[in-house]
Amino acid sequence: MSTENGKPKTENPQLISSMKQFLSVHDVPDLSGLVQEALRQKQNPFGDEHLGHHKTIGLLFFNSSLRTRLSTQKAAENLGMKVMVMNVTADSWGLEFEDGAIMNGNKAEHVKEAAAVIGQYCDIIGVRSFPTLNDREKDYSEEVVNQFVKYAGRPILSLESSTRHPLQSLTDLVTIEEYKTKPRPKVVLTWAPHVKALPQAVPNSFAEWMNVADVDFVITHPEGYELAPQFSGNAKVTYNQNEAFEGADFIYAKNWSSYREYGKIINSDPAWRVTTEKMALTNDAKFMHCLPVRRNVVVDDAVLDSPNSIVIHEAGNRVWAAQAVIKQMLTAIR
Ligand SMILES: NCCC[C@H](NC(=O)CCC(=O)O)C(=O)O
Ligand SMILES: NC(=O)OP(=O)(O)O
Repeated sequence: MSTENGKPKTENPQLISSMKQFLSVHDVPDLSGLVQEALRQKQNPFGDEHLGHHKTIGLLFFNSSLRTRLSTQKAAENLGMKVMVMNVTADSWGLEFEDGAIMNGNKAEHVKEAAAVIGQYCDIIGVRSFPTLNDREKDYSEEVVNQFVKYAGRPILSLESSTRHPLQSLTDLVTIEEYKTKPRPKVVLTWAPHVKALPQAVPNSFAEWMNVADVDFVITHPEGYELAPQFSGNAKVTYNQNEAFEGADFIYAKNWSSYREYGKIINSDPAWRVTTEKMALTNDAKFMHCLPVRRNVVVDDAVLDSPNSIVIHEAGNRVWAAQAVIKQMLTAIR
């Protein structure tokens, strides 16, 4: 834990570091301090209501959302902010992101103007933008979010970008903190089958956060589903799902498409589904998933409906994670 004036930052809420943006774990100056802040917000949801007085957050969605949209709005309102939500793809003009584009197609407005204008109305801007899953270089350059950073002139909050979902990962860490029964629990990220090609953002981000948290972290997936090395880092990786499940305290299931054969489904073996039999190999593990989840494709009803499933509690924690992050962003612009 980092210190300020020789004291742990978590001892005094006033000493929690502010954040100018929240795009990844690298923006967090004090990880355990942020987790404790989320737990404090949960205990006292309206204690910082004054912080957001006369401040506006804009939440921009280029893709669908249930949890992120509602929990981030609630979090901002708990902090006294005004909230503007826009489903950009459906409700605004088609946006051009390419520099120097001759805009004679169907895109009516360049992000240079759109982001700058939104910056005139908002003090903090949240952006959700999924990857193309066609162009790896473009997706991993985080073109959309980075152009908002460049042109909005306001702090940017990731609501899930092409390669990361940091509000989800913070929530997951807070949830593990609440449920762990030992100082260093075994946390397993397991790939599971799916009918659609999905982004790597959730597993990338989860790995990035678990690699810096105090947990014994293991990733299991079929061959060819290796995450980008900058995200898997030093995590233990195994192709043997049963071996990974042995002694696990938390099972975090998620499908993702291949990074190597970019955006492709290269395995749909139902044997990777999370079942009661596999959960029996664990140390009575809690089952986690970011949601939405495809029942009986990713995980069996029997697991999702069991007392060991904490997915609803996990989704509830999205509010407190967002509240901790927005609080620290507000602190930075006061
Ligand atoms: N925000 C949480 C996950 C969002 C997205 N899931 C999805 O698109 C599921 C769609 C489906 O099941 O049809 C993902 O995996 O990144
Ligand atoms: N977990 C999550 O981000 O859910 P939504 O996609 O519904 O926001």
